[in-house]
Amino acid sequence: MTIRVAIAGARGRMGQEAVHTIMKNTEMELVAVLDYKDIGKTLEDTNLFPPSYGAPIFTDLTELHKKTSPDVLVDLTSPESVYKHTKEALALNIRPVVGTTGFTDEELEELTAISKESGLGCIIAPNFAVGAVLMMKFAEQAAKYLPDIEIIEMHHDQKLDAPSGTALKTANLIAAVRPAHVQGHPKEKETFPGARGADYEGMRIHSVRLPGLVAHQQVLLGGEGQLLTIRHDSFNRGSFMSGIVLSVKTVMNLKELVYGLEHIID
Ligand SMILES: NC(=O)C1=CN([C@@H]2O[C@H](COP(=O)(O)OP(=O)(O)OC[C@H]3O[C@@H](n4cnc5c(N)ncnc54)[C@H](O)[C@@H]3O)[C@@H](O)[C@H]2O)C=CC1
Ligand SMILES: O=C(O)C1=N[C@H](C(=O)O)C[C@H](O)C1
Repeated sequence: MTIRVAIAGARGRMGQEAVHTIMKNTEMELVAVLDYKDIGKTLEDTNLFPPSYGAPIFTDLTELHKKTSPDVLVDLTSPESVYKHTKEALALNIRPVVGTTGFTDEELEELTAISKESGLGCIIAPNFAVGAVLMMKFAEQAAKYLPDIEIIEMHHDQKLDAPSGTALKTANLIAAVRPAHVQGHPKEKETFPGARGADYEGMRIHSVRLPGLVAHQQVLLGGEGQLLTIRHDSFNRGSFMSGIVLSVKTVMNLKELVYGLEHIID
């Protein structure tokens, strides 16, 4: 069976790469896209894609669903709109595969409940790159032995959310195996606000934004006389595409929400 895919955010950095990936995949069909501009046109009219990219562009998901009936919605939009899109997709019986970051814990809980109640699969993956998933899992394992941890995430300067979804997911995985505790000197005082980064149960998260970067993270685990550094780099957005393809295929057989690619890769 061919999987009918729609992409939200198709004109963006990730969206464009995802459009090419789905177009090349013989088990999938790109039936429509959701974005802000060029509504009523097709992808080939945008001058961003080659002729023959005929998927129509919509701005409204209900309308998109009515006209093109996708099985899966891949969301690569913005922290501002992703919660609404995901909730709406579930209500329309479309399985969401979400790469967009910036969910609150409450939003994740609510979407998990909706997905379970409806029995409709959903994947929310803060990072689709297999190397990044391994970096997070290795950090989780190492945290049992070296529980004093700082996370440094580094991204391009157009990123809207901080800390990154990957850094939050990493902290979330580590927090499940590491008792919360204050790190550094108990009387430590910031003489300049923000110097020690964000505080996640005592772990510190630092966000770097610079032109030239794509997506990079290192997890520093310190112990007496030693430092373990676990680092992952995405040098281009091609690094995320195999994770998107795997998620689109997998979500078709899921009956509830899965948060993180670590639950679906072997
Ligand atoms: N999970 C993962 O592996 C990855 C996730 N991301 C995340 O994906 C998201 C997109 O990243 P980029 O492509 O760099 O952003 P971008 O800014 O280049 O692209 C976003 C696109 O979404 C569209 N858009 C925004 N709001 C919309 C709405 N309400 N309806 C329809 N279209 C809308 C914009 O017009 C634009 O075309 C970000 O949240 C980023 O953190 C990025 C890389 C990897
Ligand atoms: O905005 C990005 O670029 C990325 N966002 C995701 C995140 O917030 O972790 C994934 C990846 O790091 C790239």
